[in-house]
Amino acid sequence: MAASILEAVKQMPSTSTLLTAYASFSTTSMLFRNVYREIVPERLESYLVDKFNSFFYSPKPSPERDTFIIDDDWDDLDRNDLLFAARAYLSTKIGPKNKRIRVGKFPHQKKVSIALAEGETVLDEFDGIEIIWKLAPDEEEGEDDNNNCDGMNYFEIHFEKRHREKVLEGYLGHILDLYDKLSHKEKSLKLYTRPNTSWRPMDLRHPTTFDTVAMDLEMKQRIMDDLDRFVARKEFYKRVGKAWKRGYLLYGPPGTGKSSLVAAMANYLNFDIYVLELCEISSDYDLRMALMGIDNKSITVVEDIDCNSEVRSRSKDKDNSSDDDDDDRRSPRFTLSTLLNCIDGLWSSRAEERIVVFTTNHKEVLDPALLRPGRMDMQIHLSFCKPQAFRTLASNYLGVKGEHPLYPEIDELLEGLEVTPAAVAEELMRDEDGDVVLKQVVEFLRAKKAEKETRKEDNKSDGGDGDGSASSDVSN
Ligand SMILES: Nc1ncnc2c1ncn2[C@@H]1O[C@H](COP(=O)(O)OP(=O)(O)OP(=O)(O)O)[C@@H](O)[C@H]1O
Repeated sequence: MAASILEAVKQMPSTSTLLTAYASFSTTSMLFRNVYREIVPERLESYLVDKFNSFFYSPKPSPERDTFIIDDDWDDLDRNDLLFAARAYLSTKIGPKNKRIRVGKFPHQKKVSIALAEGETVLDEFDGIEIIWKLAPDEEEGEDDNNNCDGMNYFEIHFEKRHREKVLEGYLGHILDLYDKLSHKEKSLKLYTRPNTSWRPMDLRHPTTFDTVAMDLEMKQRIMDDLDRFVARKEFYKRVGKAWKRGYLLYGPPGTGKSSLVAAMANYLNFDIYVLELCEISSDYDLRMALMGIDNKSITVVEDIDCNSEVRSRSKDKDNSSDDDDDDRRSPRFTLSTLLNCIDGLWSSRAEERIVVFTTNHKEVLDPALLRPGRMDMQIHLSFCKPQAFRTLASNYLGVKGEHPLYPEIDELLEGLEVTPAAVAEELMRDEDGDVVLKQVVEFLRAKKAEKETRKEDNKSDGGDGDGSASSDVSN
């Protein structure tokens, strides 16, 4: 064993041999380094190092991105549903990263609502696609009162270009579907007015229903049946190639319930109401824009049509166009034929479930063209308060059901008078005790009867024919 160790030690190189080998290796490597520096300049070296690094380590180049813009600027005719859907959708996506958030509490809501504030971004994911949303401020806001999207912002969506189809078809469709479901679930009826060139909604909380509207019961039933038939006839309208719309004329003195009936119809069908103020319409073009901005499943109300001289008679159309002074420029500039043609024509291709209601206190002054079937499918007369209507009002206001000992006298008085439901409703609100109020109603009606008789006498002595029953005093 000792001998083998001695043998191994003998075979190891000596220290001087090792030092000589090291000296020769360092000299050679210095020589190589100098030659390398001569051949490869420093800039070339750093270029090669960069290339090497980027090949093995650097991230892939960032992919090309596309941007969709959702705004309300590019079509004057209709509102952009996607804008509303995006707003609702993003309010559910706001997270801790969003530092600026809009908050608000609106009358129809129980809780505080939140919405994205200008400049904020939201990161979303759909089917493995990363989508970045940004709410951008509307630069034109406030500059132009007539701007349709005044007060509106617009959204930008950024995503990888290769996903464009999926975002367009799948993602945006998904957002619209969600919005549709949400709005059906939470639908509160809206009343639209048009203070400038765009429709503005507010919540419609008119309590009148067909149960509470006071009118002839048979007529009430006919209207409900007509509405039911109308909404159920989609296929019929399609088959015969007619616009799915229906026109109603409500006529009668002020305070007989024309507006109340419109509210009852809206509540019955769950349709929004659009109030078209003809005096606010400045031209044919403006009228077209207004009508095209009305959504399906809606009731368009043109109130007091007799007060709008421009639509009262076709024969006046020409006269109006010749009076071109400054004042005239401020009054409605469209003609009756435009109004009728717009409703008939414009809606025929795109309208579904549209109801148009004209109201008037003076049916007799309306142009017959407006009244023909097809334009006014149903004419409804709202009249003075008669016994049947009185029972509905007494039940609404006092909770009096069935008969009451004072009803025979009240019935008799009402039959001989022209008192509006509005005037009766005023009386019914004077107290909560039914018996007390009904006694007061009897007094009120007796006074009206006495007034009427006095007027009759006066007329007789003045040489009149004695019929003063329809005076405004009596009807209001
Ligand atoms: N037929 C009715 N049924 C129930 N309430 C009625 C009726 N008519 C009038 N009223 C009461 O009178 C108020 C005024 O009625 P409404 O505005 O509906 O009448 P109108 O015929 O539209 O009047 P105007 O022609 O002046 O617009 C209503 O808010 C309601 O309280």
